[in-house]
Amino acid sequence: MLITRRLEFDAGHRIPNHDSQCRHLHGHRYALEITLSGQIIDVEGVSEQGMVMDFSAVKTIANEMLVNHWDHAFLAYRGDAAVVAFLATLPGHKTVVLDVVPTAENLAAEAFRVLDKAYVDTYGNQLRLERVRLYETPNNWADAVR
Ligand SMILES: Nc1nc2c(c(=O)[nH]1)N=C([C@H](O)[C@H](O)COP(=O)(O)OP(=O)(O)OP(=O)(O)O)CN2
Ligand SMILES: [Zn+2]
Repeated sequence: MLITRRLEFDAGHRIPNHDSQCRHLHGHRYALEITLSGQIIDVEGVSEQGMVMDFSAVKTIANEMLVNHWDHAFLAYRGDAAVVAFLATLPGHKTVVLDVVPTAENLAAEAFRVLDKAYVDTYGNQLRLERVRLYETPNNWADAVR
């Protein structure tokens, strides 16, 4: 069985070497779809009976591990020295410095890497992360899969 939880967040980025307007500082309303696989929990009387994982627990973990860190942050490539240096001059600015260019593909891969450690099987139902889909715009997305 597969279940998917969608979350949305806002973040800034730029793709410094891209041959288009994407090289300018700008932002997106990103959407993250987290797909988990597992057996349906059949433990009589527990809160999660009939579920693979409680959707609210999927959200809580995603927020704690990832979304709260990226929401309203500027996602900057470590190699984008001018932007990293500039943002460091803004007191208290929320900047996430990444080792990769913040494309949809790289953000999806990073989200998968972070979240894969976070979803653990507590009911013996083989719970595991299967896919992270990261929408940069409603028309453009990337899938990181196992
Ligand atoms: N494979 C990828 N291609 C592009 C990425 C990416 O992450 N992976 N990112 C960008 C830019 O970040 C850009 O912001 C994308 O948004 P937008 O300019 O709105 O994209 P489109 O022009 O394709 O959107 P429309 O739906 O046509 O308005 C560029 N490419
Ligand atoms: Zn963009």
